[in-house]
Amino acid sequence: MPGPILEARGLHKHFGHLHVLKGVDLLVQERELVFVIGPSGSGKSTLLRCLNRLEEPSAGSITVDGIDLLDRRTDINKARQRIGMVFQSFNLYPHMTALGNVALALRKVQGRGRAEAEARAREALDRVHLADRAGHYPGQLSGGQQQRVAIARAIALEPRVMLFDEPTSALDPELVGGVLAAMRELRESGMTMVVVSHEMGFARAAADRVIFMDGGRIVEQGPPAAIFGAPQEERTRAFIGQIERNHA
Ligand SMILES: Nc1ncnc2c1ncn2[C@@H]1O[C@H](COP(=O)(O)OP(=O)(O)OP(=O)(O)O)[C@@H](O)[C@H]1O
Repeated sequence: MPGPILEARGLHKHFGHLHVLKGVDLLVQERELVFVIGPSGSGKSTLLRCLNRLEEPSAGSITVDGIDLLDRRTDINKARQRIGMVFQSFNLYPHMTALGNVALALRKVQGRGRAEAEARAREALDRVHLADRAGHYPGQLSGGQQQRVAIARAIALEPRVMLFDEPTSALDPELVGGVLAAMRELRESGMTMVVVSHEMGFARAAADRVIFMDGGRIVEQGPPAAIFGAPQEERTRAFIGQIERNHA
């Protein structure tokens, strides 16, 4: 049985007087896909951002692949290479091709030479089925394709875990499927993933575990069938009920 690849314990985050994370424990096993749901403002994004130290947790511990992320002696830039992140906005350089964007990450972050960076970038683009778009600029790609380039940029660095923060929220509905398919394939290739998203269909179909957060705490967690089909906590029931009414 593979062990936890990511282990966060007792995470708290304050923004001034605002107490956003109130003691979150999250263990993610290797190859697991954990899907985080919860109302707006419940702390989902903040949790993800703490997990790769885009935000500094106020208290708690985080280890990724055995590395203590909060230890002052840890080289955070090196540690971050083990954690890929995909955001709602794709953040591609508009003046660089898809290949250039992915290769740049390999050159800057990993110090690879141009030829090797480009070869690896091509492989990563191929994994999201964009090998034939390598020479296109972001402006020549759809939003869904741009997001897949962003995914390629992250996986090219060979992370041990990938964090997705609402990866399809900025996309037109017809483009969502392609990005979710790329995520699904990534999951099938054995990637460990933590996903914050409103795509409940994806959660039902692809998640190993669904976590419901409210008010900065994990209220309930379990397999998708249990969380969506038979939630135990009143707050989870109310949230799931609301989503279902919205989609009715
Ligand atoms: N940098 C920041 N400075 C101050 N407050 C912040 C900051 N980032 C987040 N917050 C606050 O923390 C709370 C939780 O925000 P967060 O984005 O984590 O929630 P969320 O569950 O991801 O919500 P949503 O689904 O709307 O994205 C909110 O009240 C938000 O305003």
